[in-house]
Amino acid sequence: MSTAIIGAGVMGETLLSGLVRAGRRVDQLMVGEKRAERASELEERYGVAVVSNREAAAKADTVALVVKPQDMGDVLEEIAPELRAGQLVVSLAAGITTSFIESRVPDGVAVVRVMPNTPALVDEGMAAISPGSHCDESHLAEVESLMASTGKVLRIPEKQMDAVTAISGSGPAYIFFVVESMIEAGVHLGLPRSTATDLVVQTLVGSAAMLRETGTHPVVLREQVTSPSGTTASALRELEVHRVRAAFLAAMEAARNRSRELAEGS
Ligand SMILES: NC(=O)C1=CN([C@@H]2O[C@H](COP(=O)(O)OP(=O)(O)OC[C@H]3O[C@@H](n4cnc5c(N)ncnc54)[C@H](OP(=O)(O)O)[C@@H]3O)[C@@H](O)[C@H]2O)C=CC1
Ligand SMILES: O=C(O)[C@@H]1CCC=N1
Repeated sequence: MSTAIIGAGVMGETLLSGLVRAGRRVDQLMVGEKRAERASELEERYGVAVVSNREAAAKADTVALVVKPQDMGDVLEEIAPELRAGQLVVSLAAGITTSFIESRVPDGVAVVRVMPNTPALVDEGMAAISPGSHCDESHLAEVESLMASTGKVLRIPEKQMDAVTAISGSGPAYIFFVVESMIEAGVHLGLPRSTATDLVVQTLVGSAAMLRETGTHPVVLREQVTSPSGTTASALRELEVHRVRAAFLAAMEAARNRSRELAEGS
């Protein structure tokens, strides 16, 4: 089964590199990328063929669309004449619905919507997938295997996609923001930057491993760290005073709302 990736920016390259690491044959992969300089970079780095979007759409069994949501209409208009029944189109774009795509491709083309995230670069991705209206089990299984090469995959109803985008799609950025803030705090408290960075990164990795390996509720894990009248309780009180919990809720609502707006083309 051949796969084309149209739009090889951050997420397109993340998908491409994952497929290569997972052992997909490079001669079964192709990339559609409009910038010549970027195309030669990818050819050199992965040995993958970079072709026109139309050629990619005509030749591949599965066509993954990894352009910005705002470019999706133009790309679909460009490739639709090359698509035919039996092919699978997979969109990784925020906001863009399967019905938006289905209304722009020939009948019989199956569409699956995916929301991945960047930890796929280190095979720790989280991807949610939703079927369009002409999908069968084989299409979902194909996308599951595509995304499982770089992490976990969850099947979800499409109506949850905007919320998923806000939580796991954008999620790594919030975590990096917390890490960055903790490192700055460490420097403020007098630690060398490299020491603060080592401390924060390993604390993050260790905490994530505890969550995954013990399956214990995060509230319980937090309580275990919080000694009576101790340092953690003092810190947590400040986080509540500064309404960090409410800020997270507001941030993720904003991301969910932005995903909905992108569906309307803005
Ligand atoms: N980054 C992330 O963490 C995530 C991104 N996504 C989704 O992935 C998609 C891509 O995002 P991201 O990788 O961050 O964005 P980038 O801007 O890094 O990548 C988009 C790529 O598409 C290329 N492109 C634009 N128009 C065309 C075209 N007509 N034909 C071929 N290639 C084209 C761009 O080239 P050029 O730069 O020359 O314009 C660029 O290389 C978005 O829809 C986003 O919602 C989903 C989940 C997570
Ligand atoms: O910021 C964005 O719009 C994309 C979608 C999810 C993560 N990055």
